[in-house]
Amino acid sequence: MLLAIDVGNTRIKYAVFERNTVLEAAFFDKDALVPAVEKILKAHDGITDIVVASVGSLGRDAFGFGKKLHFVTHEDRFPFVNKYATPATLGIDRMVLAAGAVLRFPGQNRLVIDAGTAITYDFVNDRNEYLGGAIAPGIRLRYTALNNYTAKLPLLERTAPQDLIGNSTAESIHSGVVNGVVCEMDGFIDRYRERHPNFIIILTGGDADFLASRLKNTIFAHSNFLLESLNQTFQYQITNG
Ligand SMILES: Nc1ncnc2c1ncn2[C@@H]1O[C@H](COP(=O)(O)OP(=O)(O)O)[C@@H](O)[C@H]1O
Ligand SMILES: CC(C)(COP(=O)(O)O)[C@@H](O)C(=O)NCCC(=O)O
Ligand SMILES: [K+]
Repeated sequence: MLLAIDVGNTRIKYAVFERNTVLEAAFFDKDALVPAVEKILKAHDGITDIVVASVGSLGRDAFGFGKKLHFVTHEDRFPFVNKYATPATLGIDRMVLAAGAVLRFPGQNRLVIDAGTAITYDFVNDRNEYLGGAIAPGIRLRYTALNNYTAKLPLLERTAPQDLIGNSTAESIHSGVVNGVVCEMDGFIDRYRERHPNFIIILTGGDADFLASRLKNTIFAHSNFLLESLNQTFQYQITNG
């Protein structure tokens, strides 16, 4: 039994796996790491291994819980050829997402979009070459930036805009942030399709469920895709050493 932990820049997400079955999945804040993991280990005493993908500030030494620890690093084996020009700076989360896309959807072009703190786009072609993608501000980051860098704009929470044309300050912000992300995402997908006519799209991250129904393009929405990919990558590393 495996505890998979995804440390992002906003939240820590986890899932307990028995092979490919999710026994439990949730999220917690970074400062709640120790009590949260201890509670999970108490609830599932069959957990033998902990696998961690971390882009946040937490390093390997934050995960000493007396279980076998697999802290994913750039030195691990991945099921793709990394064509990134700066492989050592590529986010571990993006590498795990690309690995999951290869293992879960073999033999085709894949675009993974992770709508979290940042919105990341990762493209792996049908020859399992990781080409890279894009990094854009996430939804919450856009609301925060508008409030932080202007004199008068309020800090608002993620809300569905009532209309394309915002008829108030709040509605203008909601339309600018939410419709902006939706148009950007659909625009990116249309541009990728000009270059690669056939590819599948996997949308994940904390804002995936909110965004999925707003996109005109057909996508696979998997809110826990990074955790599932962590589990698949862990199994891949065990079998391929
Ligand atoms: N309870 C919540 N706490 C924080 N962010 C949330 C919450 N519910 C939804 N979100 C959205 O999820 C995003 C964070 O998603 P997540 O994938 O967890 O980020 P990361 O992996 O970068 O930590 C935020 O942009 C926010 O809009
Ligand atoms: C872009 C990211 C901050 C996304 O992290 P997240 O939104 O999941 O918190 C992370 O993938 C990262 O730190 N990347 C390093 C730079 C790169 O991927 O090229
Ligand atoms: K992300």
